[in-house]
Amino acid sequence: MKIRTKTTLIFLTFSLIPLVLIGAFAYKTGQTAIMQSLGGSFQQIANQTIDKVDRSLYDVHRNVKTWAELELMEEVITGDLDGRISSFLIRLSEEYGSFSSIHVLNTDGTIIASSRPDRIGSEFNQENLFMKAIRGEGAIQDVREEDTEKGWGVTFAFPIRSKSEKEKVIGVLTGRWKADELAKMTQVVQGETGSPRLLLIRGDGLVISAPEAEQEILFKRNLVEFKLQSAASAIRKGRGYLIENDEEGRASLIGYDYSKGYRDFQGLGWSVLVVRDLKAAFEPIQRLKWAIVTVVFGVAILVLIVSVFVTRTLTDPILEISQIASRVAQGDFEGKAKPLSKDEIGSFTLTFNQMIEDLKKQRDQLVDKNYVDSIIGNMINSLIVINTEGLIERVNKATLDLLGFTEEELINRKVSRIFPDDLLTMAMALKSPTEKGFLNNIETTYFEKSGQSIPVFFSGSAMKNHQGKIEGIICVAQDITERKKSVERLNYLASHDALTNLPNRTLFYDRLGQAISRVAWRNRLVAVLFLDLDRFKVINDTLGHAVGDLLLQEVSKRLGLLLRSGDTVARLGGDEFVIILDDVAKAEDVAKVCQKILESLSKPFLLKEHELFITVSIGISLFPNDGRDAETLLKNADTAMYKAKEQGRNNYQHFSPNMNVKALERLALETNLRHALERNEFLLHFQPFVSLATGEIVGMEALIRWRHPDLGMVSPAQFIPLAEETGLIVPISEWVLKTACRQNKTWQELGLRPIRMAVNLSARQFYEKDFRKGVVATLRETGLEPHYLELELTEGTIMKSTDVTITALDEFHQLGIAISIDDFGTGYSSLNYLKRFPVNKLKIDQSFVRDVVKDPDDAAITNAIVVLGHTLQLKTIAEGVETQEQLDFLRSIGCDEVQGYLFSKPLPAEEATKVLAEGKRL
Ligand SMILES: Nc1nc2c(ncn2[C@@H]2O[C@@H]3COP(=O)(O)O[C@H]4[C@@H](O)[C@H](n5cnc6c(=O)[nH]c(N)nc65)O[C@@H]4COP(=O)(O)O[C@H]3[C@H]2O)c(=O)[nH]1
Repeated sequence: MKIRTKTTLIFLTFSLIPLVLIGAFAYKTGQTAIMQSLGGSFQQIANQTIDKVDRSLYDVHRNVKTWAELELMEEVITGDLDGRISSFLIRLSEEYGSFSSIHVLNTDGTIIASSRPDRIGSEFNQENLFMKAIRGEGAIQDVREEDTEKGWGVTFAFPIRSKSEKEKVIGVLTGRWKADELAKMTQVVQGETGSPRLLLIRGDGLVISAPEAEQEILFKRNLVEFKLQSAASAIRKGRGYLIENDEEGRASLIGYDYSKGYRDFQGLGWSVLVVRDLKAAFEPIQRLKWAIVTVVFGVAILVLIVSVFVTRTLTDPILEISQIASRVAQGDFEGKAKPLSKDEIGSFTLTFNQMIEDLKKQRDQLVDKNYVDSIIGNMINSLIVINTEGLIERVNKATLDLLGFTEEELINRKVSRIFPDDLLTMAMALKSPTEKGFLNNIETTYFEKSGQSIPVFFSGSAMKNHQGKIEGIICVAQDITERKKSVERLNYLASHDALTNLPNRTLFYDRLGQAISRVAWRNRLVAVLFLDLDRFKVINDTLGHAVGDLLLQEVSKRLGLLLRSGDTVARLGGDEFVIILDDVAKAEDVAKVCQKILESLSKPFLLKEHELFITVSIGISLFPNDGRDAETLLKNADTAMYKAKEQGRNNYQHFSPNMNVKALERLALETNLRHALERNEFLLHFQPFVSLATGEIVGMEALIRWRHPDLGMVSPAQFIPLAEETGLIVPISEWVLKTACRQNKTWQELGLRPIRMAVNLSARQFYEKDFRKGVVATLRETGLEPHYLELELTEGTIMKSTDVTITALDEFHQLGIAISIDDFGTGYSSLNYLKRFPVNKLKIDQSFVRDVVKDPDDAAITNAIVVLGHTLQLKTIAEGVETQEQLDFLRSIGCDEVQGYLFSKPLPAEEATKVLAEGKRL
């Protein structure tokens, strides 16, 4: 239960209980007082009333007695007043009014005179009364009904005595007093007591007088019948008052008194009851009750208001403090209680606020400590705290991981286990107030447990307490082993070739510069050898880059083994290597090295499952003769290498100044080639090829020609490699394809017998993204049907990327375009692929055809290609057929087609047209 409710209840209880008790006591006392007062007053009314009745009855009794003692009554008896007495009695009864009859009886009991003449002569029927009176006593008959006397009444009887005969009873006088008179006597005395009912009760309990409203009960009902049992028995004992429930269950207050008589009148034993409905009687006390209830209720409300106010004043701060306390329990330290008063609660509030403030500070410190602990614990860097004596006070996990110690092995030990001497000196110097107090990112080393040193970046800082006194040194170290390795690796990569691990161009220049400076004043030579692998491109294209890379690595190894330690082998990129021969005495020495290189590299290379043979072309330049700086020496060695290539490869050439002229020519050629297309300097020649079965021309091969205004006719053998190198081959080839297709269509439109047009494709063109689309578009544009087009690809191109090749060839095949493999036999065809490729023709390279008659090897190869072609259901064509012998041989081995000067050289378009029109045959 809340304090507020509890306090309110206590207030209410302790203020209301006495109040209710006092109220109840007051009510009870009031009730008793009222009852006593009312009861007393009722009893008094009863007393007064019964006195009144007694006096009245006494008066009647005295009157009747007086009348009996009148002298004239003797005369009545004697008969002297016979006629007049009755009228006297009538007058009496009328005068007093309250008598229903007055009789004079003789000693026999016969009525001799009466106020009621009708009764004269009749017997008096109240014998007991008569007998008493005749015996000389005054007698009273209690109220009763007498038929002869017309209703209810009280009868008095007194003896009539003779005056002369010594009081001898000579008759009786009776007077009957009417019961109606009783009602007059029981009229209520109105007053403070309200209007109680007055009941006059005969000694046996019969009601003989009652209020007017209750007349019907008169002489009929008994107290017992009213269930006024208590009253019935009480009246026999005397006077008093009591409370009783009547027949209808109503409680009544009853005051009562009994008849005691008056003077010589003995009374009839009647009682008077003063009856009042208790509710009505207690009406004042009811008012008192409501007054008390109202007061109690009012006081209760007042107490409630006061108690609520008081408890609120007391409990509100407590409630607020309790709410803030529960928030504090949940970790919220932001609330503060308002001090509402300057009493004890106010000072308690202030103390409570102070307490929260303190708790918050402690919590924050705890959080900070945990935070710091968790940071230190999770730090990647090593953290060591040492005291001013150089003993280790604290280490984090990163330190233990880095150095391999356990915490126990370090705590309270000297930091010199970890720090080298110079670092220890520097670290301990931090505690000196004259120093700046920190060290930042110093590259140094730590010792690990095994004694091995680890490179680190070290930062140290003096640790001060609140008073600013230095208590220790915080040492943070970052392991830079990996970083150092990376830097070394980067430096290495910056100066080396990643594939072969040989020095790269940068390091080459560096070394060459050093070599030059070493020999500059000693009359010695430095040689630069520029090596280019012959036909490396073919190997790379044919067997893939992986094999190409392996070859380059193997070449590097072999070159490394050949050279002295002071010499340098570097790779400039691709298949280009350079060698610096340091400190050479004479040019011949260089030639010897070159010879060794040629020999070494001519030995077969076993790479994966391939056995490869390569040759190399070497260009040589010498310091100081061929250049005095690294760039010139390299350039000239390069030029000399080109010369070696021109010389048929697999040889070495010394640089000579006129070589530079050639190099310049090559550069000029490239520039011209770039403009050739737009200047319309290209044209096509067409060389027919014929079927050996029919002797008819079955197709023409389109061969490009470049007619340069100054250089004249430039051979494709000269500019096609250059065009491939520069990428110009793509637009040039597009032009060739379009021109060739258009020419073939023109021949068809001229009505010549349709033949196929063979077009050479370069590898680069074949792998162009939109090449296939381009071919289809060209056919559509020129209107040539696809089966009149034949594409010639070299063996290397086809084998280069077999997946791409199969897809492309399939597409061409489906379109109906024929595919022939050019220069077949010079490359590395895989029979497996050959079987899967949709190829139509193998073109036997002219190098085999040339000596086919003389050289049995060439004859065997040519024969093998024809057999292979037929096995794979491919056509075979021999190119470069110049002699009848060659032709005969080819026919003998079943070659399908031939092409060569024997039948026709490549012809300009008009001549080719003529040849076709003439229907030239073999
Ligand atoms: N000694 C001798 N030679 C003969 C004989 N019959 C033909 N030739 C020559 O042999 C070469 C055959 O062409 P290739 O092997 O495809 O070799 C071609 C081909 O690879 C390339 N080429 C020519 N035109 C094109 C072209 O339009 N596109 C591409 N990509 N390459 C072309 O240039 C190479 C050289 O072409 P050309 O100088 O026209 O030289 C042609 C041709 O004139 C003969 O009986 N004896």
